[in-house]
Amino acid sequence: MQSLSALYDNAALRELEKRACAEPDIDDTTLMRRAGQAAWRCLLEHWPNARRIVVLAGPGNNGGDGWVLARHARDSGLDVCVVHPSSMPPRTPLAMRMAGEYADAGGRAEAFSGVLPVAEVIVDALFGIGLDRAPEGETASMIAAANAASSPILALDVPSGIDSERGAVPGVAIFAAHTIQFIAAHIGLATGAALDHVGSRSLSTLDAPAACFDGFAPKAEVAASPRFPRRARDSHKGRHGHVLAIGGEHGYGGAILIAAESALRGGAGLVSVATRAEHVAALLTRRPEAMGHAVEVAVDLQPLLEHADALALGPGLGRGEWSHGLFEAALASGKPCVVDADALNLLAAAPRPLPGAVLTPHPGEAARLLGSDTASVQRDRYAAAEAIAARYGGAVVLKGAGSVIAAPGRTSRVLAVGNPGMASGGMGDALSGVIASLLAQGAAPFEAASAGAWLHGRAGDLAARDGEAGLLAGDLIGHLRAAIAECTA
Ligand SMILES: NC(=O)C1=CN([C@@H]2O[C@H](COP(=O)(O)OP(=O)(O)OC[C@H]3O[C@@H](n4cnc5c(N)ncnc54)[C@H](O)[C@@H]3O)[C@@H](O)[C@H]2O)[C@@H](O)CC1
Ligand SMILES: [K+]
Repeated sequence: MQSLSALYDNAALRELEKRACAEPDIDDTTLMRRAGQAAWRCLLEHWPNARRIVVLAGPGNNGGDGWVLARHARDSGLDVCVVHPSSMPPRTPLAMRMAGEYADAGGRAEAFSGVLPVAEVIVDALFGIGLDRAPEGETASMIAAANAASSPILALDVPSGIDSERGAVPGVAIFAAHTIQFIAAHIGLATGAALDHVGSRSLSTLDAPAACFDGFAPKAEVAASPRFPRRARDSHKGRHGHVLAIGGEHGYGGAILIAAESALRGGAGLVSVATRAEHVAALLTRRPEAMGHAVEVAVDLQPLLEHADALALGPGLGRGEWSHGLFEAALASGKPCVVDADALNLLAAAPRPLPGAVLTPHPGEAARLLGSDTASVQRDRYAAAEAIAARYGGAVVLKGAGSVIAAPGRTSRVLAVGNPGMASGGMGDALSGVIASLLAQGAAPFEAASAGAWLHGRAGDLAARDGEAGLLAGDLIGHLRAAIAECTA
């Protein structure tokens, strides 16, 4: 059974459509009729009292779906107007046929004249998976007019203007209240800039037979909540792993304190911190459960490394001589390791394969790891995360709205938890801590990355019940225990 969690790219969607059409009793007309009808039902479900609707119909088959919906709405007695770009009448045979049927039934349609008729709901059927460039001219004006109207927008398949494969918004795009996707969920609607445009989401499979999906692995999956076993009654701290957090250059003590506290709340049995001497007292005052060690030269790190099960390397580490020495000593230990913040910048400057590591870049750090730029990373977040995983060999969490988790040979995952309140200093340090905690408890890098990122997002959502703006990393850490408890059998 298809769900919103299995995400497909456009080539897969077109192949799935072809396979469905090869089945007896299904052809492309049937599928389009089903799409338009499913969209009509969706509109009724969300806006049962709407009397006037406007359908924006583009030149391709996305427009075709819109013409079918318009026909249903009209047959049900609603006041319907289809608006199409004056320079782009229906172009595909299917869209032309559906527009013809609507006209034959006496439906009202007009070319866009600069303003949209008043409506309680606007249906967006301008562009779907066939969008191949940023909308401009008349279609850009139609999108702007729809967004400026106070009515909610129902997007068919994809909010027009969204790159349905990558999550990027190359120009102007529809802000939908709801998006109904057809056949299977689109990979590009789950991450990045697209998230502000899709609204709530649903999926209609158009009754494509399950056999069509045979041998078709999704391109990515929405990360599921992790499952943790209940702790044994005779458990002791030695069984739950020892994290060593390394960082906190002069003037940057807060980051490493946050990472250490998060590692403790992530369930690690023991947490040690290797940092500059001046931060040790602050750490012990705030979190006496952690063990603080003043490390002024890299050689002092060796005994601490020997006792650690996993490392959180990078929060507040800096990029100077001290930082460099600790970075090299930590990686040379070969311990499972979260590489974050300044450690990512040091890694970008001296790349090497790190198969046992979890890299947690934000888009700017990802760009440095790839020798590219932030805009290119954000244009295709899946490709960027997968390229980092391929280059460095470990698991990767590319942070940002819809964090992407990738590793060589694994189907990428994308987070559906988390919120914009988490855009504040220290959140990344908290993520490092919780992932390191799971590594220390024995999770493999990809599972630690996925489960840790999920717990971090879920704890952020629990904390955001009191509001998003002003949400601090410390607030999130305070909810990690509850998030873990929810996932414990
Ligand atoms: N693939 C499927 O499984 C199904 C697809 N259906 C619908 O068909 C859609 C795909 O149809 P199409 O392939 O015809 O593609 P679209 O209808 O998404 O758009 C393609 C048309 O728009 C033009 N175009 C693209 N970007 C433009 C831009 N920025 N400015 C101006 N013109 C632009 C293209 O040249 C082409 O003429 C889906 O999104 C869905 O709504 C459904 O009817 C049924 C099942
Ligand atoms: K659309």
